[in-house]
Amino acid sequence: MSRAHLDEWQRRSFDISSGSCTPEQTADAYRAHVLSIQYAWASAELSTAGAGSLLRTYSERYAAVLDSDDPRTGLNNYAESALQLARNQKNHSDKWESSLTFENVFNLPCVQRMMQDRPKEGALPVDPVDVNITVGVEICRGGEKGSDLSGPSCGLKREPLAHGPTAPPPRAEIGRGVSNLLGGPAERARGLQGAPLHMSLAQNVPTGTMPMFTHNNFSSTGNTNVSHSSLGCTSGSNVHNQPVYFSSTNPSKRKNFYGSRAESNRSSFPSQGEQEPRGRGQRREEGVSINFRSAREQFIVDQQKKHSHQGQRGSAANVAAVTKKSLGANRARGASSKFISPMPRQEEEGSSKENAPQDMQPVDERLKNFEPKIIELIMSEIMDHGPPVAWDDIAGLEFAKATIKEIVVWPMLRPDIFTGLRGPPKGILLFGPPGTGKTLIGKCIACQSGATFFSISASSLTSKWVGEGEKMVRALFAIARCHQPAVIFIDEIDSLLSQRTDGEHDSSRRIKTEFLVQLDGAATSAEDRILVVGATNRPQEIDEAARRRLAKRLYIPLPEAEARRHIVTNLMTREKCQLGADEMENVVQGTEGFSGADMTQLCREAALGPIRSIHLSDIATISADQVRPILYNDFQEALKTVRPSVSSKDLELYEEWNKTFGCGR
Ligand SMILES: Nc1ncnc2c1ncn2[C@@H]1O[C@H](COP(=O)(O)OP(=O)(O)OP(=O)(O)O)[C@@H](O)[C@H]1O
Ligand SMILES: [Mg+2]
Repeated sequence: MSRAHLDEWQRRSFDISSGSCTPEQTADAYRAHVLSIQYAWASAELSTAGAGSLLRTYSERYAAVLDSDDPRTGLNNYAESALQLARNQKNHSDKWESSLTFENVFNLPCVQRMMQDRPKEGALPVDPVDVNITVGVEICRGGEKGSDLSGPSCGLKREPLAHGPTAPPPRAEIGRGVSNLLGGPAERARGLQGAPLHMSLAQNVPTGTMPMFTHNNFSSTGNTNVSHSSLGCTSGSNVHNQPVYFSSTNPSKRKNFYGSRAESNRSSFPSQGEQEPRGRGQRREEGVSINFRSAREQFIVDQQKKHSHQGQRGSAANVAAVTKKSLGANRARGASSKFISPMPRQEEEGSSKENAPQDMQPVDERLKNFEPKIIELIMSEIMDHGPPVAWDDIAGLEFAKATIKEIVVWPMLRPDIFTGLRGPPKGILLFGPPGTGKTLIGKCIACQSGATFFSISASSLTSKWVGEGEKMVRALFAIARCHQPAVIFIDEIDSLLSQRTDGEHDSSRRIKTEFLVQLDGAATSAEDRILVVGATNRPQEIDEAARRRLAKRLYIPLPEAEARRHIVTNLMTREKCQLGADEMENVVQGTEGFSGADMTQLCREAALGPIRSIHLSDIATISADQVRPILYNDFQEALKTVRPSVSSKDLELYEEWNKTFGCGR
């Protein structure tokens, strides 16, 4: 080995032999030894034979430290858990025998009581809860101890004791089976004594109606891990209808059990409802036996009481249903089973529904097919609640304003005149350069038309859920129909109704198609007063089908000189401004090619002039009255920074499109 490794080896060996190492350190040192050996062998510093021999030696020493249960020298890594396991296993030993025999079973107080009760009609043989058997304590000498039948499969005999009590079988079976067995001295004398319990049961009780042994009614001090499968009893029936623990994994047997139990409920339990009051819960109340009752038992008892009025149906079904329900198991499972919504059922939510606010319920029969959440979304988000805008706030655009009034306002005033050919178009398209007041017109329609106004954008109709977008469109038009007269304003309509291409996403294509269908009025009648107003500054991108449906295409151009003056005057009336007529004229002439939005921006910039002229040290203290008015000079300064946003080239495109498709003069 290399020198460095040898030094390490020596150091570790010294540590180990010094006796000062803890078991952990010793184990680590040995493991490092093993690694060093492997490393040396891999580096051809050790022969295979030498490495093998060393590995064996140090692996053994390492393992010895790990496995030793001496706390001074070993880690006892595995021994503890192994011993634990071994300890738990002891009840599985073949030598273990139950101290409970048939003799001492009959000596049990509960069995005695049951035997005394037996002559009484309808009495239950035994209340399982009242049985209190202590396993592992010799009650009296076991008659069948060592019996060959209780050999390795003695769980058959022990199972009822270890896992719990006998929940009494149906009375029909009791008569032939357990009660006879336990209650009749003759039967006992006939050689049942000493015979394993399961043997007798098997002889007397028909298959599928074996009494079921459940574990929750016995107290057991022994740790009996005997599996249910060793019981040999694959199904059971339970007068108390407690939850049944199946010992069989065979589904067909379970099925048989269900079948037989259902059958026995119908045929063998005509008076089960009468028996019920004598059941466990009742007895407890009488104070006959107060034992520990688990929460589950208490629940079942409570449910039995609750459903006692349904005695005719038999509490078996009730409790089974209740128990299953509490576990969520009353639903049919599997791919083919019907999905049951976790929402409360109609009858359960009846009272809360009465208290529900009126607006949560569909207001119109026509909306009943739409989900309330979509309706709510459209009502709350799409309906516009912006600040009021008057027609006069819109500068210029006289032709567009007149046309809109003609289409929107008058037909609403005189719907009787605007019928037939005079009927208003179903769609208007406002197109033009950006910032010319298209959206402003939309807001004005919202305020002035008196119609219900819906303002939507493409984003409000897109959804991650497939089909949700179309549903929204349908719902939108349906709601609009319910709130006539209605205006649906679609700002930036090009993003929603752009030309359909092959590469586009399927969902947006479907939304578009749905929109076109709705726009066409296929779903609306001629009398419906729904107007769709679209606004765009990219009219050339609009789908030709949509273009046709938006029959009135109005060009919203850049404001002319008069309109620009109007905008400046309008905005300056709210400010302290000293602008002479000539100065105003200069401003108007100097803003050729400005859009309405540019004009607004210019005014804002000019309005900052007086503030900028204030000395920085005074800005915190100066009063509003002391701020000087806006002057022509401020406009001149502002004109240096504010530029028109629409290029003349773009303008030509709009003019061209207007000539081709526009409806203006
Ligand atoms: N004709 C106008 N009269 C008064 N103000 C206007 C006018 N046009 C534009 N404005 C002003 O410009 C602002 C922007 O206008 P608006 O949003 O209506 O433009 P737009 O045509 O919708 O632009 P875009 O095509 O970019 O959406 C308005 O808030 C308003 O202050
Ligand atoms: Mg706009």
